[in-house]
Amino acid sequence: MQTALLETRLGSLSPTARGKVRDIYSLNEEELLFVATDRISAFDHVLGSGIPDKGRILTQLSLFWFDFLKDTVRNHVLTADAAKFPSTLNPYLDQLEGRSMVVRRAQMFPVECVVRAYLSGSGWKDYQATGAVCGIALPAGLRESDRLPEPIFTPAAKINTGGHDENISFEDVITAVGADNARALRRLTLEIFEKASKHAESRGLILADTKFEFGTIDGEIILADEVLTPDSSRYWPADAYSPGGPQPSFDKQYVRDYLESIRWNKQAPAPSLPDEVVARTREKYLEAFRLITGRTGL
Ligand SMILES: CCOC(=O)Cn1cc(-c2ncnc(N)c2C#N)cn1
Repeated sequence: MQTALLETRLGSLSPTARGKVRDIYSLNEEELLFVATDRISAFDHVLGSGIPDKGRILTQLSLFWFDFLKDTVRNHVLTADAAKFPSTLNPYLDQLEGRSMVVRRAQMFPVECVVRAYLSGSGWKDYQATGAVCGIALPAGLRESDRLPEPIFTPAAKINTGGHDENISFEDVITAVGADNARALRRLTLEIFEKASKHAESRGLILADTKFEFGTIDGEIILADEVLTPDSSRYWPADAYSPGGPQPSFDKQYVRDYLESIRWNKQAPAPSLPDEVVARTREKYLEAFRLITGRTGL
């Protein structure tokens, strides 16, 4: 079993932002280094084992989608070619190759731009409690994982503590970023989702929901962060779709089943995973990459 890269060690460079599975380093005034590790989180906990190549696979998926969407929205990527990285990173290219990109520093909007075409996760919880999601009333009688009449923009406030983001209303987005930006973020989010979900559907995948992060560079709204990866999206195998309950996660179902099989107490330290679960999960990430991009190799 290959070894998973759980964190990068870049000498004197220390991360300016560390997410559950990704780290951001400040290179200079204009540029950031965006690194995807092989860490995997489940039930909001980073697990004791990594998935070899996960970071590389998800980085290549984001790059595929940035290119797929380039006629719809500009993005923050400067280069993902390690040969073009600043020479100060030369000693670390073995850790960075294929799993990192140099991006333009943007003024990020403090809004997680979530879009949902199916009722799942926090959307399902909010619907059960109020009959609405982010203030958007939905038809009565919907079941968990039901397809919605149309995709809805269901933003969330960024909670930096790494906990659950809090669903907010469109009015809250207007308060946070102004009416023009709020409308632009909603329009872009829905437009990008429409194109991406059609592509996913053509590849046998349901894109149930996803989260985008936008910023501005020189006053223009750009798409940033990771894009349409299994970490930022719910992908379901279309041929197994069965509304009325939770759907199998395309990539994390083996992990979830294992954690449930050992009755993991979520207050306890996150367990490591058996080699078999790691290997099968790695295969699922590779399968998602092959299906979405149509490419066989990374
Ligand atoms: C460690 C994980 O970081 C995040 O999840 C979200 N995040 C994005 C930025 C950012 N900040 C300026 N410019 C950018 N281009 C980006 C991007 N992407 C900061 N945190």
